[in-house]
Amino acid sequence: MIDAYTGASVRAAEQPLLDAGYGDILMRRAALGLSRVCETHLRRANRKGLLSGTTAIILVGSGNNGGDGLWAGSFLRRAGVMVTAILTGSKAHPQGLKALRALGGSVVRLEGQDEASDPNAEPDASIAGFHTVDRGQALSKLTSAHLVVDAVLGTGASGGLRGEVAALVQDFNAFQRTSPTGPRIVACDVVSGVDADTGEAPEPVLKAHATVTFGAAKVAHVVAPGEQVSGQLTVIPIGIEERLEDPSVFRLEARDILKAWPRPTPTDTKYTRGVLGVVAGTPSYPGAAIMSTNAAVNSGAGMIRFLGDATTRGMVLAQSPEVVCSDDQPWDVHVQAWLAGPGVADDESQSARVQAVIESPEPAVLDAGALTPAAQAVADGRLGAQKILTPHAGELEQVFEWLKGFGVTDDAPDRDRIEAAPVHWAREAARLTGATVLLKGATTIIASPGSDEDGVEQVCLSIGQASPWLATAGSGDTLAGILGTVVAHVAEHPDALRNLGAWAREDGRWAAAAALGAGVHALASRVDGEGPVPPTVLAANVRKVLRTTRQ
Ligand SMILES: NC(=O)C1=CN([C@@H]2O[C@H](COP(=O)(O)OP(=O)(O)OC[C@H]3O[C@@H](n4cnc5c(N)ncnc54)[C@H](O)[C@@H]3O)[C@@H](O)[C@H]2O)[C@@H](O)CC1
Ligand SMILES: [K+]
Repeated sequence: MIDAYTGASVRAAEQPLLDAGYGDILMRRAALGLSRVCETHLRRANRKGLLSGTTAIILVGSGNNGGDGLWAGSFLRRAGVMVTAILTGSKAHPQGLKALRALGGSVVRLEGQDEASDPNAEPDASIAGFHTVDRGQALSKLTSAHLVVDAVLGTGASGGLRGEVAALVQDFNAFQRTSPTGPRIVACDVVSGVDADTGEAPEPVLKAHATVTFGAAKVAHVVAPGEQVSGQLTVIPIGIEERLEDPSVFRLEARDILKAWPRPTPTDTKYTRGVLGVVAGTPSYPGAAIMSTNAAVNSGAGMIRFLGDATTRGMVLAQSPEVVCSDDQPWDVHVQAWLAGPGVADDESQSARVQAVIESPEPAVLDAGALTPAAQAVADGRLGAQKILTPHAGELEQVFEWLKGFGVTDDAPDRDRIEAAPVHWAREAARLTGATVLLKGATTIIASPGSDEDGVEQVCLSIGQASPWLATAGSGDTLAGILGTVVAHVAEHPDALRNLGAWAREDGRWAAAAALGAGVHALASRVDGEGPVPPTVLAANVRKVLRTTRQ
């Protein structure tokens, strides 16, 4: 599990050490870790694996992130690397600058540099004497280097890259598109311009092969879109780790997911494992019912009860004879949890069942056709953490529109805004609806509602590494079936996931269950390597993921 923090939490952990005068030591520890990762990349760039003869450019901003870069440059110099720092702000970290120069590193200033918003800012006296390079010259330094260290902005950034350095990055990215064999890019702490707390990545950014961060992962490293530009993450301990409190986002990794996935014990029966009720599909869209029930069967549900019309029931049974099918109403059957909504559209009887599930006290995964009625139900009160909404960004836009219509919020973001800051909007949607929200995307974000009134903290989780081949019709129905299975189990065994952490009890257990479901879905997408995973294959892969992995 990766615990990811906001910049403010990391700063709070650092503060006592800074107050005690250990700032320089922290920075040098950070820079040493950064230089070690850079060395690994540089050795790969040299056929003989040597560092001498390799070249590194450090893009340096005016704050401590630039200081880390300068110190790392000095360590690389000591190891024989030819290092040039390009200063992009109107000042530079004095000790870092001194250290790099003392070891023979070159330093130049980017012409037209603009400190923050002032393009005419005069360079600080300490750097005014350095030779300047224009953007074209800087670009040719970057493109001919073996390695570029991005140390322009870190956790102290406000907004994205601006001015001349933004234009330089834009030019570099254009060059990369035509010549993909450019230098390795290593980001210092965070990719410059990416918001460490939300993962927002305003263009342009220098997409990194690797990011080296200090003390702890930041939220931007585990949520889209920041994660997608960060490359491989290394966390360097700098001595603040014991002081960190309250991670903002938990990233569950394969090991955590497989260890926590609930497994039956010898005394379990099909009922104690959790009975899942499914309201999905209609005569016009029967596929969703087939795929979601098939996924639940392959995820190991104790028992599945499917409610629907005769045609769809016949198809469900043909695919999965294990499923108990009827045309009952939700209030007539006893289940531990519901899955409602896949493939439900323009059908009165199935829509009525969906509505009954939303109004029932039982836990429920509310997907696709259940999302709009769920959003409408918020007008009558909060849904409850045991209701799990599973929108993608487009569906969440619709949910927000309903919430705005009911006066629950003034701000209804569109799809683009949601995709730019999914962790923010998933949290917001959970807070406003009172439900657990699983937002699908490049990384899947799961947020519990929390409650300021009752002093319940909001839990936020992230799941990554799903194959892009999952972007195919029916993959959401498969996810829904997996989610329903684990939610039914947790409904019967409230403490089943407690080993994940104290946060996985009470309301947080629904977020934990949803994260496990999304995690198994992601693992199933890659179990046989990278390639097409149609839903039937995906469902069968779930069984492989759960069966072949040792505890
Ligand atoms: N505080 C500490 O003890 C440690 C901090 N560390 C480093 O310090 C970094 C944070 O340093 P800072 O707080 O100095 O902040 P940054 O170095 O991230 O940036 C702050 C500077 O950039 C300017 N700036 C902000 N937004 C800008 C924008 N959009 N365009 C242009 N200029 C902009 C500000 O005016 C300020 O001069 C971390 O990311 C990490 O790399 C590490 O050395 C570890 C120890
Ligand atoms: K950076």
